Amino acid sequence: MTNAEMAAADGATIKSGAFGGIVLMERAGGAVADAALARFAAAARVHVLCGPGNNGGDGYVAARILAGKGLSVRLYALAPPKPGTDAALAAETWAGPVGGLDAFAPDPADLAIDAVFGAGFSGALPDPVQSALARAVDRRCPVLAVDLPSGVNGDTGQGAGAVACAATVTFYRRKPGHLLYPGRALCGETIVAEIGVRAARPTATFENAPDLWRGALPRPGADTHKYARGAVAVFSGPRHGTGASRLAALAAQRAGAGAVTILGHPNALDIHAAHVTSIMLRAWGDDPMAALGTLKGIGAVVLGPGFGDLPLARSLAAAIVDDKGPALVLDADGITAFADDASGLFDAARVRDEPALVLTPHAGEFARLFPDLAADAAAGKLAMARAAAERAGAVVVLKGPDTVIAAPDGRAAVNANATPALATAGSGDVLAGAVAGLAAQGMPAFEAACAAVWLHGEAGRASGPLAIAEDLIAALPAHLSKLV
Ligand SMILES: NC(=O)C1=CN([C@@H]2O[C@H](COP(=O)(O)OP(=O)(O)OC[C@H]3O[C@@H](n4cnc5c(N)ncnc54)[C@H](OP(=O)(O)O)[C@@H]3O)[C@@H](O)[C@H]2O)[C@@H](O)CC1
Ligand SMILES: [K+]
Repeated sequence: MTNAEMAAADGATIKSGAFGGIVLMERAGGAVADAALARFAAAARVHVLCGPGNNGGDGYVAARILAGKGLSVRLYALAPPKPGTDAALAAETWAGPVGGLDAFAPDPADLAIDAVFGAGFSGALPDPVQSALARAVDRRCPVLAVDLPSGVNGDTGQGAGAVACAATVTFYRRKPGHLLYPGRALCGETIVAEIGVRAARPTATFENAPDLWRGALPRPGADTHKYARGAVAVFSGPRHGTGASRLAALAAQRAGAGAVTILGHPNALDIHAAHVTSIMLRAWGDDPMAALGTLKGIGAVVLGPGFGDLPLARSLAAAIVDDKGPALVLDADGITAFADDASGLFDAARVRDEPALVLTPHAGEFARLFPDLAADAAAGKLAMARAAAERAGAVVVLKGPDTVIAAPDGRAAVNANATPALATAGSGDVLAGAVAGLAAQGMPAFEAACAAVWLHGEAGRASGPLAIAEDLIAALPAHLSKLV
């Protein structure tokens, strides 16, 4: 849930009359105290740093509970809470002294609870807060953050001046900032406490996990045949650039596609022929689009990995999207081909009721295709991918350690299972092939992209830190078959 969605859910819960805001705050502060006791019970002293809002309110509650359990607790406030707020009520229950942030002098054996800013924070971290948090880091005092590490924006994960925490206790649902970098790294272990909030309405933002798309995974009936199980076409690069398309084709197979064909210039196909067996090869002559037309029942096309010829990529992509036929996964050179002007492609893609174009840019490719969106870094990765998806009429997979998958209808998922092992040559080609393999089997583009990104992450985990792209392909089926 975004900050605003969370505030609406809090508001709806309070309005429902079940209990007041102070009860939610007592539960939130109680969950923070529980986490402190579970992880840092041996702390010599607990320093609680409170801000003026409700995040600070949670801090006053946690301080009172921990002091009641016999811990040595000191409390420091940036500013007193505004009168009449739940935080002011919570502050009244704290009987001990309140120091200023400058009095905070932690030791390595202590624990600091950061209750300065949470969901209501935006902008830049004030200096006194930044220097107090930096002191905790300098003095090697672990920090337990309430809701978010102060300075981290809950919607974007951006957090200039925020410090890395040992753990973060958040409430009801994670926020995008818990999953998007640098926020994800700054949170440490994220603990989600159920405090009795009720959702106001369904949200459009998800953590990418099987629950989101498992129901849409292909489950072939007993009477199926190879073309009904998904036919994929992959455009090959030139003779000395065939590897990327081969990886994509193999990944499409391993994602379950029943019939995969590589299309290429005859001298490139000679190279492929020495490598692949169950993948079909189709030579193109003067007209690659005509060669595609001769293939039976193609459900998805991969264009771009190792492709090389940008003008040809441009005309092929435009023709495929215009054709209202198969889904098109546009990656690598297929994206770069549209760096100067993608408006025609997007206009054609938007005509479809269901998105059939999937773009899989990394940050650099994204900036080539959507320079204005990339320039507005403060908007954050989620907002960028959403705006791009809407503009392009495409599912946008904005790749990185926190890949965001966005659909033109506003849905977006943040992926959280990637490992550094995925940062290896050919990894993106595998992902593009897996998306196409699933889409060709009839999975809607958004679900296919989400599933492929997640499976790719699992494959990376299973293959260990030294994985190469071929390992990822080999690891795909085990994770996919567990879910169907
Ligand atoms: N709602 C509920 O029922 C529940 C909410 N819960 C808790 O409430 C938290 C959200 O509380 P919140 O909305 O009060 O926001 P919070 O993070 O305390 O910050 C607001 C304060 O920060 C200030 N401020 C902001 N930016 C600033 C800047 N750059 N530089 C300086 N100041 C800045 C801002 O000032 P203002 O903009 O008003 O001038 C305001 O004073 C949430 O994270 C969770 O912990 C739980 O108890 C469960 C029940
Ligand atoms: K905080």
